[in-house]
Order: sequence, then structure tokens, then C-alpha cells
Amino acid sequence: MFPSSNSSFSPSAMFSVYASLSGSMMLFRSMLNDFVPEQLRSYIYENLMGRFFTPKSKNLTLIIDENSKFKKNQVYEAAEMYLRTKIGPETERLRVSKTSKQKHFTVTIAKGEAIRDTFEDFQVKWLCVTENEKSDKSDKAKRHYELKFEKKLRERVLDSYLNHVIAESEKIKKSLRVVNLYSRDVHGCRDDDGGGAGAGWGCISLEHPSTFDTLAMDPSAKKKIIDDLDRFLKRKEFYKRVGKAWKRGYLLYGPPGTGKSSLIAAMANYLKFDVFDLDLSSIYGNADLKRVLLSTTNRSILVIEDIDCNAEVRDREDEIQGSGKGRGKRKHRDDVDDESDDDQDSQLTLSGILNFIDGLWSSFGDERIIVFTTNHKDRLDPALLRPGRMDMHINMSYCTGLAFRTLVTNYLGIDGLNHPLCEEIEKLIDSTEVTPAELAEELMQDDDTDVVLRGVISFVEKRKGKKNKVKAKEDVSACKEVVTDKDDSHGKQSSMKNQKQAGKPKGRIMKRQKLT
Ligand SMILES: Nc1ncnc2c1ncn2[C@@H]1O[C@H](COP(=O)(O)OP(=O)(O)OP(=O)(O)O)[C@@H](O)[C@H]1O
Ligand SMILES: [Mg+2]
Repeated sequence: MFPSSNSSFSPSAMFSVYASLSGSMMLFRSMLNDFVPEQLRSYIYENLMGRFFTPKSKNLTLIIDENSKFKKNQVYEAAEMYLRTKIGPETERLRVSKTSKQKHFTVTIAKGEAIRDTFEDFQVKWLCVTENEKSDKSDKAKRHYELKFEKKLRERVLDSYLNHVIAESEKIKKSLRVVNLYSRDVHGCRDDDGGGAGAGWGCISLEHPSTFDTLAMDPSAKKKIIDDLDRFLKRKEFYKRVGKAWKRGYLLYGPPGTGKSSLIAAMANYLKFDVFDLDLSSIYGNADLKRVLLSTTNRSILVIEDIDCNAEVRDREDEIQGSGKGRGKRKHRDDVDDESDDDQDSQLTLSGILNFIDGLWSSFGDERIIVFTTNHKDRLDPALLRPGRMDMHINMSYCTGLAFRTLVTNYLGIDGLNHPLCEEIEKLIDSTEVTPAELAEELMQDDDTDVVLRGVISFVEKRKGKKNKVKAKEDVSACKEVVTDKDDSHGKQSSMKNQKQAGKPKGRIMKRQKLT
């Protein structure tokens, strides 16, 4: 029927070939329509004919369904989060949503929209596809993403690109995460995920604005804390290898108003960890403590503020001697063996608390941080201070000149380095005991920067003068005591004790003794 390859094509021969071919095709098609059932026909068209007549594609498409085996598909969720950051000007339709509890709008690409992404040296194309699930009478839309790329990139997309999408989405999720503040005297929980803790914990979102940038602290001390937190987060395998629970304890100590609570908020905002604020006076005993602590969640900071004010963790001698002062029921860890389990469970003891810090119960949960704060480190039970109990002791002390610069930037919005009055204040502060809270108060007194800074100078000078006066008074009275009771060894001892309480070194007394 076809002319041989070496024969010449005349128009009439070509026309006759075309006519006979199209005639045969029509005949074949009408036979197919008349005798073959519709389903089989579409199969032939789509699969057999398509295979022969469609040119082979160079591209590969991955289908990423919303659910996999009735569970959320992690790749789909990651893609949804990741693609939010890839929406470009060429996108024409977007989906926007927000619940009353969410802070930000959720913007995702709409059905049929495509997004191109570049990774390393190749490009991929994402397509959002929504199909109606016919089997489902509720007409629920079934969604999936299609990820299109060149076939030769298959390994790189599956190995590197999808992992990159998941890692990036984790970062985005972390940055969007609302940090919750849990307490046992709050009811209900404003938790978007509907998750949260049980055992009476209620929560609100922690909207404390403190960050490591706004925290006035010695820069090197601040860096040490940030590095410690970073190292802690990265060390999951390390903790496993050395046989230690993946948790870290910080003891923050210092006078009121030096930023202990602000540091906790800064840590929570930095790590995006929830905060569990535990008031020990609301705990009935070790059993209750166990229940309450076990219901806290991973990636959280457990805070026990003013731990020296909790009778359970101070006055160890009192407990050991069983003097009956304070709460007679308190028991020390060393006495645990003598007590029945029932007794232990109905009392809150230091041993109960320590059990959660480094005892058997310390291994519950992952990525836990425990923070104790105190204004009086010296009042704490030495058991709490023993090496290994609290991993880092952080001294939140009076404000230093360097820390004051951060306050100036926070409150006045200027760089303290460039202001002549700041230099003077920094020198003054370094030799005076003023807290960041006091200085913060002064920095809010006026809108005029110079007026404010002069106010700070007179405040600090006043404080310095007062302190010098008190010091002089104490020195004089100490000297008097030494002089009047010169031969009385008891008197000498008591004057030394006074000096010690005032926080002064013994050397000063000796000097004064010689002078008088
Ligand atoms: N280091 C600091 N950096 C920035 N602001 C601070 C700092 N310390 C205190 N402030 C300011 O003073 C206020 C009180 O500080 P904060 O509650 O953190 O002190 P604290 O050490 O926890 O005090 P307390 O021992 O009474 O609990 C904070 O809200 C903040 O405005
Ligand atoms: Mg505090």
C-alpha cells in the first residue's frame, strides 16, 4: 500500500495513501465505538494509544498526598509550610485563614497555582491540586501537591531536596510557634494545637517581650548562656551516649530586679519552649509533685521561682535535726530510707524534688530545662548546690556599665557609645550597686534623652553617697565595738560577725583596729 522508498511521490499517490489511511482509521474508530464497551475504550485511548503516540517526557512528577495511611503526611505538611515562603509575584490565587487564637494570617497557595523553586543548581515546580473525593458523600476536598522536576534529578530530589523542605519547614514552624506560659492557677488553655498539659495546668500565651537582645547583662555572660543553650539542643545523642537524661538545670541567683525572670522569658523566647511556672506551695506531697511534673510537656522550661522561700528546700539542719520548726513534716533526702513510702508520698520533701532533677525520675521526657531562682543562694540547701545538680549557676548581679548600654538602647533608642553622658554613667555604675530594674525606671522618666541621662546620674550619685554613708557608719560602729571591748574576745567575735553580715572582708576591721 505504501510507495517504496525509492519511488517518487506524486501528489495523486500521496492523496490516495492519505485517503486510504484516514478511511481505515474512521472504520477502526466506528468499530471501536460500536463493539467495545466505554471503559475498555477509554483504557485503550489513554494507555495503549497514549503510550505509542505521546512523546516520552523528560520530567518526573511526585504526588504528595495530604494523608498517608489515614495519618497526616509529614512531607505534605512540610511542603505546605515551606511553600508559604516561596510565594512570588507570579502567584495569582492564595488561600488566607486565621483562627481567633492565631497571631498571624496563614497564607497558602490555592488550587491550580504553581510555584517554582530553585535548590542548589536545579529547579523544581510545585503544583497545588484539589480534587473532589467521589466516594465521599460529604464532598470533602482531597488535596495533594505535585512536585515536577527532570527525571535525572530523582535521587537528588528524594535525598536532598525533600529533606531540605522538611528542615526548612521545621525552622518556620519554630519561628511561628506561640510560647505558652503554664501555671496551676490558670484555667483552660489558649493552645492552638489543642494540646497542652493535664494535672491542673492551665495556660496563656507568654507574651513577655524579653529577649537576649533586650536583656541587660554582661555580654560575655550572656554569650555563655546562649552557647550553653545551643549546645544543649544539639546534644541529644551525646546525652544518650553518656547515660544522662536530656535536661539542663540553671540556678539564677541575685538581688531583686536584676533580671532573673526576664532571663527566663528570654530563654523561652529564644528556644520557643513553653514555660511551666510551678508554685511549690500548691503541691500536696511527693506523689502530687510526680503527677504534676509528669504532665508537663517536652521542649519546656520548668521554673521554680524564689526557691529559698520554699520551706521544703532550705533549713536542712532543721530537717536533719527534726527540730519541728516550720513544717514538721519536711524530710531530707538522707532520711528517706527511714520513712515508709506512704509517708513520703503525702509530704513534699527535698528528696522528692531532687528525684526529678537527677534521680530515677529525671529521665522522663526530653529537652527539659529546669530553672530555680533565688535572691539568697546562701540560704539554699547544699544538696541543691552540689556539683552536677544544677548545671549552671548564673549570678544576676547589679547592673554593670556594659549592661547599661543595652538598657540605653532599649529605652532611649540610641547607641550609648556615642553619648558623652553615657560614658560618665557607665563609670559611676561600675562602682555602685544599682539594679537594672531601678535604672529602667529612671530611663522612663522623660522623653528628652539628656534630661533622662542627667536624672540617671543624680540617681546613681545619690545611691553611691548613701552607700558610702552607710559604710562609714558601719565602720565607725565596728571600730567602737572593737575599742570598747578591746580585751573581750567575745566582743571581737561579735564585731567580726557584724562585718560579715554587712558583706565586708575581715581585712577592713584589722586596718581600722590599727588606726584607732
Ligand atoms: N537584666 C535586665 N535587663 C533588662 N531589663 C531588666 C533587667 N533586670 C530587670 N529588668 C527590668 O526590671 C523588671 C524586673 O525584672 P525581673 O522581674 O526580671 O527581676 P527579678 O530578678 O526576677 O526580680 P525578683 O527577684 O524580684 O523576682 C523587668 O520587667 C525589666 O523591665
Ligand atoms: Mg523574678
